[in-house]
Order: sequence, then C-alpha cells, then structure tokens
Amino acid sequence: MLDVKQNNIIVQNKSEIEKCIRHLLSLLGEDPQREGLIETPARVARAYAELLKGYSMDPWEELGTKFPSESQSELVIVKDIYYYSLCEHHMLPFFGKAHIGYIPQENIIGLSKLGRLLDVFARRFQVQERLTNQIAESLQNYINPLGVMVALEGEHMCMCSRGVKKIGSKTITYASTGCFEDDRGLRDEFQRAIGQ
Ligand SMILES: Nc1nc2c(ncn2[C@@H]2O[C@H](COP(=O)(O)OP(=O)(O)OP(=O)(O)O)[C@@H](O)[C@H]2O)c(=O)[nH]1
Ligand SMILES: [Zn+2]
Repeated sequence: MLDVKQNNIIVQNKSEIEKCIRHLLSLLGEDPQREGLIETPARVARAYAELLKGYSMDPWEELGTKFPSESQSELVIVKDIYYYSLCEHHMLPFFGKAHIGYIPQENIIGLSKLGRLLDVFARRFQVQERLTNQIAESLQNYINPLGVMVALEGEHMCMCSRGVKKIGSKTITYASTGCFEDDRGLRDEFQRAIGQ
C-alpha cells in the first residue's frame, strides 16, 4: 500500500526506477541505449514524481486558513477546475473538469484551496469514484459545512487509446455529504449552476 511518503520514495528510488524503465524498454523490444531513449528513464522517473506528488501532500495542510463565514448559509461553487490523474488499472491518464460546491456553516475556505485539494488526490493512482469521494469527505471534515457536493467529468485514456476505444466518451461521478445527500432541490441547484 502506497502512503504519504510515496513521493519521497520515488525520489529516493530514482535510480532503481530508471533501471526498471530501461529494462521495460528492452522487454518491449526497444534499444534503451539508442539516442532518442537514453534520457527517457530519467524523464519517466521525474514525470512519476510529479504525477504522483499527491502522496506526499497533506489535504488539511493544502486547505490552509479557515475564515469565519459572515453571511447566510448560501451555496458556494467553484466550477471548471481542471485536473489530471492516473488510472490505477492501466497507469494511463484520465483528466477533465471538477466542480466543487458547499454550503458553509461556521467557516469558509479560500477558493484557490479547492483546486489545491483536488490535486492532493488527483496526483495519485486513482479511480474516478474514489477521487470524487475523497474531495467531498476531506472538505466536509475540514470545515464542517452543512454539506458538500462534488462532480467530476473524466476522459479516460484507457477507454480512448486502447481497449474499447471510445474516443470522447466522458464519465461523470458525484459525491455528496450532509444536506446534499437527500435534498433534491439543492442537488438540482448545484447541477444547474455547473451546467448539467
Ligand atoms: N469504475 C471505474 N472503472 C475504471 C476507471 N478507470 C478505468 N476503469 C475501468 O477499469 C476496468 C478494468 O477492467 P479489466 O477487465 O480488469 O481490464 P481490461 O481487460 O484492461 O478492460 P478493458 O478496458 O475493457 O479492455 C475497465 O473497464 C476500465 O474502463 C475508473 O476511474 N472507475
Ligand atoms: Zn484505465
């Protein structure tokens, strides 16, 4: 099981990872010594360190300062936040837009922090459903709002570039907490706001 030390592990294991990539290139019938590939193992190790940096990030640290909520409890939505993640089944990218909404109770959060929270979980091996749930649950736990609603649109390269090859297909996943769980009207308001 990978843990929050994962990113450090990637850095520590860089030369071993590079060796594995060279070996993989050979197994795939390539010559890892040819000019175009000579730097590839090091690039791949660096790319993984970046694509998987979420393991070394703490969601609560990224969410940072809480501010007191001064107004009536109204819906706050940040929509169209782009994310990029790696499918844990094929180690291929999936990506798209996230829409995150919540109804504050005592506290609100800096708007940019919602994008940061998204990256903490997106920069890991994921399935889209878990990614969606983790965002909703951690925001709920951090500022205890009346409720959280998250929608993720995802285009999966494992479905486009190979296998079923359904280019352009999009998966939409939802996660909700608190008042969004059973209030049809609130869920509709959220969906109208994000244009679905
Ligand atoms: N639920 C869910 N499934 C995913 C996600 N990402 C990829 N998958 C699916 O994971 C499944 C893995 O199925 P398997 O039959 O074990 O693997 P496979 O033979 O490569 O499957 P195909 O992609 O259908 O060729 C596929 O149906 C993928 O489309 C995700 O985020 N959520
Ligand atoms: Zn996949």
